[in-house]
Amino acid sequence: MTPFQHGRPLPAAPAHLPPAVLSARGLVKSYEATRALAGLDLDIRAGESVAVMGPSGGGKTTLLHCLAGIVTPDAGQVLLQLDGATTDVAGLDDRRRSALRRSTFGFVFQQGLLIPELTALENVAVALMLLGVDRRGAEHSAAQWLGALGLGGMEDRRVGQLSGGQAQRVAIARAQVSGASVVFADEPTGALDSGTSAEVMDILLRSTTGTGRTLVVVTHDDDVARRCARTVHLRDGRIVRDSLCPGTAA
Ligand SMILES: Nc1ncnc2c1ncn2[C@@H]1O[C@H](COP(=O)(O)OP(=O)(O)OP(=O)(O)O)[C@@H](O)[C@H]1O
Repeated sequence: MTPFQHGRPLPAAPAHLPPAVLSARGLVKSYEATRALAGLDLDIRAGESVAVMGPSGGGKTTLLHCLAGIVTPDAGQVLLQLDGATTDVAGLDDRRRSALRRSTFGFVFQQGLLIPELTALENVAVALMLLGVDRRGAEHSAAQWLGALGLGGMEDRRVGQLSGGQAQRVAIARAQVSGASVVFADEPTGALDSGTSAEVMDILLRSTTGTGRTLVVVTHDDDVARRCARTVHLRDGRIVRDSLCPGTAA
């Protein structure tokens, strides 16, 4: 039985949640002598789930970080189409880029990077409080998300009192509580056993593409990639294969 069957329905995507389209154009990024991205083009459609695969060192995380405005490419553009406006993420100054990251993008990493001193509820609520939502409102929304992801009753647990899969669900809730249009996940199941990994992927997909959001997930796991609608393979900083996975929902 999936946690969703225990959980409450997902909070509806806010009516204003606009579909986002991300386009990378000619992305180049080097770290000293290492060329991580070598002129990469990629279009990601709104509501799509895209797995980014390929050998170690192929540039997957660098691509994710460039798309998300965490890393600035040496050349090229990352165009975000949102609300009828097109923004070059790579061209924004630091302040605007971090505002965009907080409001529009959500992040899930291999280890959830949750704050150990805070409870599950506080870890999720903090994402909204950073956007200026008052504590009460933030905790209300956080509780809704935790309930929807099958964590009702665990709101007051600290991170150390959660299993790996539960902690990843908290991270998934935190990534989306502020209404992210695009969720970036880097090896979100990398630290989990295969059963828990399947559950976490189920939750990640249903809470993102299932509600109109876009998901970009870096993974080495074929099972994770198979669950996504599309897989791009990177090697030496370029896309060497781009394929749709038949039979999957975007
Ligand atoms: N901060 C950094 N400083 C120096 N080199 C870096 C840095 N980040 C990445 N690199 C190098 O850039 C290349 C691409 O790294 P990246 O992490 O994007 O690859 P990856 O495909 O995600 O690899 P993995 O699957 O091992 O996580 C690698 O050769 C890596 O060593």
